Amino acid sequence: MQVDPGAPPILSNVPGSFTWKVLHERHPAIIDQVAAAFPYPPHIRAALDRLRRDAVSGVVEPLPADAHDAADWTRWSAPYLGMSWYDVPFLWAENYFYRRLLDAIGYFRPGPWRGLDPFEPQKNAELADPALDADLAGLARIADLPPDEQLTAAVDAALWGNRADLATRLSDPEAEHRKHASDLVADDSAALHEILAPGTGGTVCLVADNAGRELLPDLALVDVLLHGGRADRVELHLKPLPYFVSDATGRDLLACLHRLAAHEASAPLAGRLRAALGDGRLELAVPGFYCTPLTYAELPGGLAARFRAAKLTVVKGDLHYRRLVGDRHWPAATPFEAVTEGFPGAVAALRTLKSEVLVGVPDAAARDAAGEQWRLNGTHGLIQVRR
Ligand SMILES: O=P(O)(O)OC[C@H]1O[C@](O)(CO)[C@@H](O)[C@@H]1O
Repeated sequence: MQVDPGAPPILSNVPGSFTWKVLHERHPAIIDQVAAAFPYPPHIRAALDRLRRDAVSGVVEPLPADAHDAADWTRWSAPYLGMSWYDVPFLWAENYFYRRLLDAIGYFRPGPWRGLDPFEPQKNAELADPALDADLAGLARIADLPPDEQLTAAVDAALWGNRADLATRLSDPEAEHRKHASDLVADDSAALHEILAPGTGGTVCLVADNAGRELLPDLALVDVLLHGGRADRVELHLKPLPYFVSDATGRDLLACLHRLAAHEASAPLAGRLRAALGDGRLELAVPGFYCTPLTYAELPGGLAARFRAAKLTVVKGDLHYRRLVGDRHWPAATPFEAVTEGFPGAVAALRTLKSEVLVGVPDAAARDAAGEQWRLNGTHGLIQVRR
């Protein structure tokens, strides 16, 4: 099938649409949550008020000229300056919002608020939830399964861990409790198992998405990869900045290790992961690319080389999927292989569906007959692989 290079980018300018609501309702709610969580001084509160106004009805403006990344954002903003946030690509507008938020709270400026994760209270609350103990015990049991079942169980946990991130829960509190569909809308797990067969070694890049409930199963997956010789080395890619509310940073990784270690059942898993970090079989990376408005078609050379050197890159979550396939109105039957052709090396996507973009699902129209929520509410997932 020929890929239509002209598939239009997803925008947010249809009032009432999903993307419009993210900009118009979710972003202001995120600002309110951040403002309520910290005793910020007047100048930060004023900056947050201004951002709330801009997020609802503003136009794209340059970042402050003294921002450390002003030159990059000047380049990325050039096509959109002066345009409504709703008329620029949705992917771009969201990234711009989170960058502006960090600016508003003084994340990069010298002073007492520098480097403070605005989403830390929610992340901490999620990890402190005693209900998580049952999940940890379940993750710990994966290592006791027969070897051929371990990968299936770990991939399943890592996939569905993506279902209810903290940003989604803000506007959809039910997302956490809704049962997920037992079928996947695309399932290339046979190819995944082949690439990750025991004893095949090599490097796997695991591009993580959210902290807490998602990163914990991702760590169980790392353990399965290393323990069964499915990989000699895993690079775990995290965000360099707090972004998209629950995106996992290095600090979140440490918090997850701590949580695993504190529970009797999962303490051995924490021990194995710490050992792997200590001897270099597990390496952490925080490429700046993950906090830009760019797609994987615009990968910087260094990161592309890392992916090329790996036998497989596993990309987690909805946002990475949008960066990977391009956040466009593709016909859903467009082959995954076609839109990921330019990716350097083999790539697998583990994603629950929380936004409109979708490829590699020829029966999407039939599913749409029952309404389109399945594309948005995290109940459906996919495993797609391109070798
Ligand atoms: O955490 P994930 O799986 O990347 O999902 C985040 C998703 O939430 C949104 O920000 C809003 O729904 C999407 O645009 C984004 O793709």
